[in-house]
Order: sequence, then structure tokens, then C-alpha cells
Amino acid sequence: MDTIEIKGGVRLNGEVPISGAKNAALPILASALLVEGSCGFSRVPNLRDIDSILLLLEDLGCTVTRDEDRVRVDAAGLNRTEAAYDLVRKMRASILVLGPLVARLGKARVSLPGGCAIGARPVDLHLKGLEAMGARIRLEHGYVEAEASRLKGADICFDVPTVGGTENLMMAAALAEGETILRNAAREPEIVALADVLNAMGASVEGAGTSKIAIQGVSSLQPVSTEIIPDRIEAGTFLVAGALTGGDVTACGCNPDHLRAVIDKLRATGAHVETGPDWARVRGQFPIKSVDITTQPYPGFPTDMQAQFMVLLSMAEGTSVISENIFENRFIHVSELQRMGAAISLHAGNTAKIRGVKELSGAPVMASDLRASASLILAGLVATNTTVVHRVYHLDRGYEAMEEKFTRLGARIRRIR
Ligand SMILES: CC(=O)N[C@H]1[C@@H](OP(=O)(O)OP(=O)(O)OC[C@H]2O[C@@H](n3ccc(=O)[nH]c3=O)[C@H](O)[C@@H]2O)O[C@H](CO)[C@@H](O)[C@@H]1O
Ligand SMILES: C=C(OP(=O)(O)O)C(=O)O
Repeated sequence: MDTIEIKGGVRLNGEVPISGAKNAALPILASALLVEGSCGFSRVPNLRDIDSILLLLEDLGCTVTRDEDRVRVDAAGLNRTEAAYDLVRKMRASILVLGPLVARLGKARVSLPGGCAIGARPVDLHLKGLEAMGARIRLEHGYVEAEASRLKGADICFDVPTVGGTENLMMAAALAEGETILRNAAREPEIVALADVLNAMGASVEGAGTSKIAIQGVSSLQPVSTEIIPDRIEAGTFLVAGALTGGDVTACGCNPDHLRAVIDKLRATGAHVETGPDWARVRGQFPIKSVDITTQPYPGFPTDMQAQFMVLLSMAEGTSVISENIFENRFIHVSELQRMGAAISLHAGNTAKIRGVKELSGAPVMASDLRASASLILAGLVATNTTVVHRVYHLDRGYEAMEEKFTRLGARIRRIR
């Protein structure tokens, strides 16, 4: 199994190209199931999660071709309604095929994704929404079975804003009969990106990016060609790396509007951040200042940047508090960071207190999930001596060519195969 070795202590310098967003690409690729024809997607990142969704689409009968960052999905031959456990277990986002399959074929049988290292992650709100749209839902043998000859528009209010739930129901509603209203909807940029693609296919989705989305169902959708939006979490991760190492790093080809909460917190730690239409530049300043962070649904501070900021705050002057409000178990990286000398304590209410230390010391560490992996790489960049990150397959789910990108910025980092 691959590991990543980092020799810390280098100030990062230069420009880093930002890839297409995993979390936008996954639902958008699933939306191709709604169309009888060939859809083209560019700027698709080369990631394990993208491999997983494409395998799943192929297994369902789609024709998939891939040439570098361009992918075509033709769902004309869609003939299977079952997403099997073996494919779904590799990636929770596989549940995103549920809405499109029921909408297009009238039924679906999708393995329940189950929880993962960061929490239980139920999909009850996806299912309740489909039920409200007239689907008969059965849970059996670890699978959800959904059936509806044609889904009907409904007025649905989510108990909590769910990104995947909003996406699944937006796709289902696009081919339903009548109007669907989604209230307390997620407002992430990836929701807007999916709505834009659905509208380009001929759907009628209004209000994406606000908490109320209205979808008028249509009877069929047309093929599209579209580019995936930049990955705000990848960009945020590189900006933190620049600030942490006292470096000067420009994330190129990103959308700084999507990074407002992250940039605000970077500035609060003392880093200089400048932005242009499609770039953001950070210049790290010492001492790093402590700040408190509370993760929130967008436009609040993203849970997917929590672990990376924990490393930055571990090197700050003073004490910071991070409250994780989205997932119940997203502090697994803490024990590994403690092994590197970070002074972090966990408290009730999903809160971590981080007392800044002068240095971190390199160690062998184990990644437990995607963003935890990124945090360990960041810690390795400032630690003394060598850090070796194990289980980097988590990282490969969501960061394209991370070692190469860090190498371009001057880091001493390499993958050991
Ligand atoms: C592929 C993708 O886009 N993944 C992102 C997506 O995950 P994902 O779409 O899984 O996250 P959700 O927004 O659905 O989850 C938010 C919260 O709602 C809860 N919940 C969700 C659905 C449901 O049916 N019932 C329920 O209780 C979850 O357990 C969690 O506590 O949004 C998360 C929150 O920004 C990000 O961390 C993930 O990177
Ligand atoms: C939690 C994440 O992804 P997923 O929802 O695919 O597990 C993430 O991207 O940080």
C-alpha cells in the first residue's frame, strides 16, 4: 500500500492549479442518468471517487469514455436499476444515483451506503423526500428499493440542510410530474453547479443557492456539455499550506467567492490573502494568531476544511476552539496530530481546544478519512524531520496529484509505492 513521506520545514512558494471539484463532479456525473444521450464533462478530476462513480454508471448500462479530464457518459443504454453493495461501499456518494434512476426508470435498488469514519451519515432525508414524491420505499437486506411509475412534485422541508439529499431530490424532481419545492435546502456552490447543469439539460430549477429551490418537472432532458467548477476544498487546503509554512502560494483557477468563510478565517490568523476573479494568494505571517471556528452549512465555515485548520491553529500563538457541527465524529485526526506533538484536547459538544505549540515533530501516522489525510500531510510540511502518512488511499479519493502539486511549491514530499 502507498505511503507519503514528507520532510518538513520548507516555506511553500508558487502557483498551484486547482482541479475540478469532486463534490460537484459526483452529482453532475450522476445527473447524466437522466438523459437519453451522450453528455460531455470537462475538468473532471482524476480521483478514486470519480473512478467509483464511473464504474457504477457503466454497471448500470451507461457507456463511459474518459480522456484525461474529459468524460462522456451516454445513458441511452441504461438498463439496470441496481447499484450493488460492492460499488456503493467504496463511496457514499453512490446514493446519488437513487433519485435519477427512479425518475428515469421508475425503480431503483441501491445498497445503503452506511456510515463511515466521520459519522453515521444516514440517508433518511433522501428517502423521506422521495416518499413525499410518491415513491414506495422498502429497506431490505441492506438495500433501499424505490418504485414510482412517475414521481410527483411535492413540497418538502428538510429537517437539516443536506447536500446529497438536496442533490438527489433536485435530480428526481427534474423528471417528475409538476412542481417540487425543496425548503431548508443546502446552499453549497455544488448545488448551484448541479442546478446549472440540469437547466442546461432543459430542466427548470430556480432558487439554487438559496434555501428554497423550486423545480418544475419536464418529461425529458437533453444532452449537455459542461465544465466542472473548481474544487474549493482543494484550494482551501493549499491556501492553509501556504499560511502554515509562512510561504507565498497562489491557488490558480479557483473561485474565491466560494472560499469566503475560509479566507476570512485565514485573515483572522494573520495571513495576508489577496484574491482575483479566479485566483487567491496567501502570504503566511508569523506568529499565527489563534481563532475560534464553528463548522456550518455553506456559506458558513466548511466541515471539509476543519482538519486542515486544526493543523494551522496547532502552530498558532494562544488557544483556539473548533466546534464541529456537521458530523458527530470528525476529530479522528486529533490523536494522530497529538502523536506529532500537537496540544489538542477534546470536549463535550464536539469541541476541540487547540493550544498552539512551537513545533510539531515528524512521525509515522495513519490517515482515517479524506480530510484527516490532508491534515496529516499539512502537519508533515511543518514538522521537524520526516513524517510518513499511511493509508493514503483516503487522500486519493479526493485530491488530484497532491504530492506533485506540493512538489511544485517546493515541498519535499514523495509517494512510496
Ligand atoms: C460528495 C459530497 O458532496 N460530500 C459532501 C456532502 O456530504 P453529504 O451530502 O453526505 O452531507 P450532508 O449535507 O447530507 O450531511 C449533513 C448532515 O446531515 C445529516 N443527514 C444527511 C442526510 C440525511 O438523509 N440525514 C441526515 O441526518 C448528516 O448525517 C450530516 O450530519 O456534504 C458534506 C457537508 O458539507 C461534506 O462534508 C461532504 O464532503
Ligand atoms: C466527506 C467528504 O466526502 P464524502 O461525502 O464523499 O465522504 C469530503 O469530501 O470531505
